[in-house]
Amino acid sequence: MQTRDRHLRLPASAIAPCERASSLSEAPVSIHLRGVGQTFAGARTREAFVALDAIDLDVHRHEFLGVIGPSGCGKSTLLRLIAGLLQPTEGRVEIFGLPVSRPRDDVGLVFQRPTLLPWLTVLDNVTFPARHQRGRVSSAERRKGLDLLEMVGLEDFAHRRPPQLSGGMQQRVGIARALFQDPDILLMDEPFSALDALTRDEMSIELLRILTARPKTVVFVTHSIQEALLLSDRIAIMASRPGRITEIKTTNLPRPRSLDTLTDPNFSRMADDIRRHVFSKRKVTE
Ligand SMILES: Nc1ncnc2c1ncn2[C@@H]1O[C@H](COP(=O)(O)OP(=O)(O)OP(=O)(O)O)[C@@H](O)[C@H]1O
Repeated sequence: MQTRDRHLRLPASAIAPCERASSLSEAPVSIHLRGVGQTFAGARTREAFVALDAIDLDVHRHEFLGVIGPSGCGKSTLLRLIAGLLQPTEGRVEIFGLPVSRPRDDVGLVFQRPTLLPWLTVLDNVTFPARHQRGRVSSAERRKGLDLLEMVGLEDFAHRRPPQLSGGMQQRVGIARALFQDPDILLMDEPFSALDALTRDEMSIELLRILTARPKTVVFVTHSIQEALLLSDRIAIMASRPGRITEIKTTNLPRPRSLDTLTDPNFSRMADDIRRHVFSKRKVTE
């Protein structure tokens, strides 16, 4: 409990019950994929490999969509397509109604490892997007960077360098950096998977708090059913060969969520249901 509270930076009043779940399907669509396919040319055999096939997906404004599925089913590829790091070989990917042809400033990315610059301070890493774009960081931007560090519980570490921080702390810096430009959309690719189990739970709760203060549309790739259920409004379940979405489940767990949510009887029911679904698809395809 103590460990968790250490990072509580939002007043209790900010953690109001979240009403978005009921109205999500009526919210405007932020991310829109239709008939999306991704085929890679094989490196050695030159044989084409269909990594993703016929993906249809709408993610609504301020929705938290978890993406889960076996290794190699195309979860990261899906995220890279939405991020504009990759162009689909079939179909279309749109953000706010516009085709995605390159990475956008209003889309933040968080990866498994935060790729911080080890020679810069924590604060300089968080404000790096400003320096990268304009070659300088204004005092207002430094203030904003410090506010974000406070939000993720790292205000006392602003002038340290990344190698002096634990893995969980570095990931917090990565999240603060992704939030620096206040993106509308946050794409997260197994952001907590390199962390130990306790830190991982702690980070999930922290992410929920951050999103309560600064709502975002989130696509969150994970291998953890527990993590997906704790965080998501809906969970897209994927299968491989070819990579595809086989089902999208709505998580009807009340918000605000906390570690107590893990003991909700509905939680274990839904976890079993998702596990069964993932497992049945694996048996068919392997
Ligand atoms: N640039 C590429 N060239 C060729 N094949 C690729 C490329 N990128 C991904 N792949 C292949 O596409 C498939 C899907 O990869 P992807 O990384 O998206 O899966 P994933 O579901 O994220 O896997 P994991 O859970 O293990 O991270 C894999 O078989 C991978 O080898």
